[in-house]
Amino acid sequence: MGSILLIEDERNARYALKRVLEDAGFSVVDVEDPKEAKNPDSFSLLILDLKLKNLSGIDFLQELRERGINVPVIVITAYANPENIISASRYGVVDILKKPFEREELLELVERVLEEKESSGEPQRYSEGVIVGESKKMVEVFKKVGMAASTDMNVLLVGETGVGKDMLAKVIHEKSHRKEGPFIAINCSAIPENLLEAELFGYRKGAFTGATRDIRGKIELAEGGTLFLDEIGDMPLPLQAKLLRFLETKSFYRLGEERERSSNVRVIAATNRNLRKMIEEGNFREDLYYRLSQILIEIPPLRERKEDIPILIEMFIDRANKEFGTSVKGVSKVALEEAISYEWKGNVRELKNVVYKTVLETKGGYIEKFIFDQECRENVEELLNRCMSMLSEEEYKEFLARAEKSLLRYLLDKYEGNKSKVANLLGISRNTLRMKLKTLGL
Ligand SMILES: Nc1ncnc2c1ncn2[C@@H]1O[C@H](COP(=O)(O)OP(=O)(O)OP(=O)(O)O)[C@@H](O)[C@H]1O
Repeated sequence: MGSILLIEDERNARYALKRVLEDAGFSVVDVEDPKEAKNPDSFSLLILDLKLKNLSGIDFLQELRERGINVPVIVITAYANPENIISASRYGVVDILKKPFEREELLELVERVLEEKESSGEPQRYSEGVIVGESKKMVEVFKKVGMAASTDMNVLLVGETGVGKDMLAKVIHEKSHRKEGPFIAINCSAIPENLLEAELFGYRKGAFTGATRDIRGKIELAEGGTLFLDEIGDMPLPLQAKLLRFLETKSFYRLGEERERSSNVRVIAATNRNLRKMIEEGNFREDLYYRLSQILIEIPPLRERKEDIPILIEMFIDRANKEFGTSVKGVSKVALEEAISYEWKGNVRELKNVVYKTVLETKGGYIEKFIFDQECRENVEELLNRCMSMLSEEEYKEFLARAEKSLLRYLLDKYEGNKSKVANLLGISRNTLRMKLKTLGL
C-alpha cells in the first residue's frame, strides 16, 4: 500500500479524507500548509487542495516540479474551472476531483494512480497526451483552450504543421461537458473531394455506385460529442456551403435522402493555411470562417516560443526512454543551445522525431548532439542519389513504390503495427496511410 501526502487547509475536510483513505488501508500524512510538507518526494501520491489559504495549489505544484519532484498528484477542488484544469495539467496532475465527490470515486482514483505508478515504476508525468509549455504565448493558448472547453462554441485552431492543433482539439473535448461523448475526427485533405461529403453527412443505399447500404456520416457518429474537422482549409467550396448550413441549423441530409436529420455536435476545426488570405482569393467562405472561429486559437510556431524547447525535450527523452528501454539522462548545454537556436520548421512534431532518433542512438548518458532531420535528410539524399543513378527508365516507378513500401514496412514493424503512430510520424492521416498500405499491398 502506498503512502499518501494530503494537503488540505480545511480541517474537517482533511480529517474526513484522511479517515476514508486510512480505512482503505493507506498510510496518510496530512498537513494544513504546504510548507509543513516534509520530503514530498518520499510519498507515492500527493493529494492537493487547489485553493489553500497561504499559497495557491498551482504555485506549490510549480515549485515542486521545478525542484524535480515528480510525485503523481491528484488535485481536489471546488473550483474546477478550465483555467485551473489547464494550469494543473501543465504540471503533470494525473486527475482532478471536483468537490463534493463520493468516497468510492476518490478510492478508485487513488488505487488506479498507485497501480499505474507501480507498474511503470515512474510517475505518469510525461505519459502520452500530457501537454507541456511554459512560454507566455502558450500559457495564453492554454487559457483559451480552457475557456473553449467550458463553452459549446465552435473553435478554430490555427497554426503551422506540428504545433499541436490535433492534440489541443482532443484536450478541449476531454475537458468539456461532452467528454463522455465521442470525439470524431475527419481530415478534409486526406479524403478525395467526392467522398468527403459522403463521409461527413452519410448516405443512403443506392445514393451512388458503391453505396450498398445506408451509412451514417461523421456528423451523426459525433452525436453528443465533438466533430473535429482537420485541414478545414482544404474543404471544397460546395461542401463549405453545406457545412455552413449544418452549423447554422444543426440539421443535414444524408446523401440521396430527403429526410432531414439533426445532430448535436460541437465543431472544432483546424488549419495550417491562411484562411483570411483564402477568403480574399475566393477560396474560403467568409461566413463559414466566422461561424467556425467563434473562438479562435492561434498556436505560435515553436521558433517563436523557444522557452518551451527545454521542457519539450525533457518530456520526449522521458517518453523515448520508456518506449525504447533506453536510459538517456538529459542533454548537454551545447546540445540544448543548438536545439534552441534550430529553426524547427516541423515544430513540436519535428522536435519529437529528432529527440526520439537521438535517444535511440545515444542509448544512455547525456545527449551531446542532436541528430537533426536536416542532417539525416542530407545523408538519405546522398544514398538515394547513388541508387537512382543506377536505375533504368523502366525502373523508376517501381523504385518509388519499393522505397515507400520499405519505409512503411519498417515503421509498422518498429511500432508494432500502430497505424496512428506511423501516420503521426509521417505527418499523414490514418486514412491516407490505410490507402497507401492498400495500394502497396501491405
Ligand atoms: N505542447 C505540447 N506538449 C506535448 N506534446 C505536444 C505539444 N505540442 C505538440 N505536441 C506533440 O507533437 C506532435 C504533433 O502535434 P499535433 O499532431 O497535434 O500537431 P498539428 O498541429 O495537429 O499538426 P498537423 O497540422 O500537421 O496535423 C504530437 O505528437 C503531439 O502530441
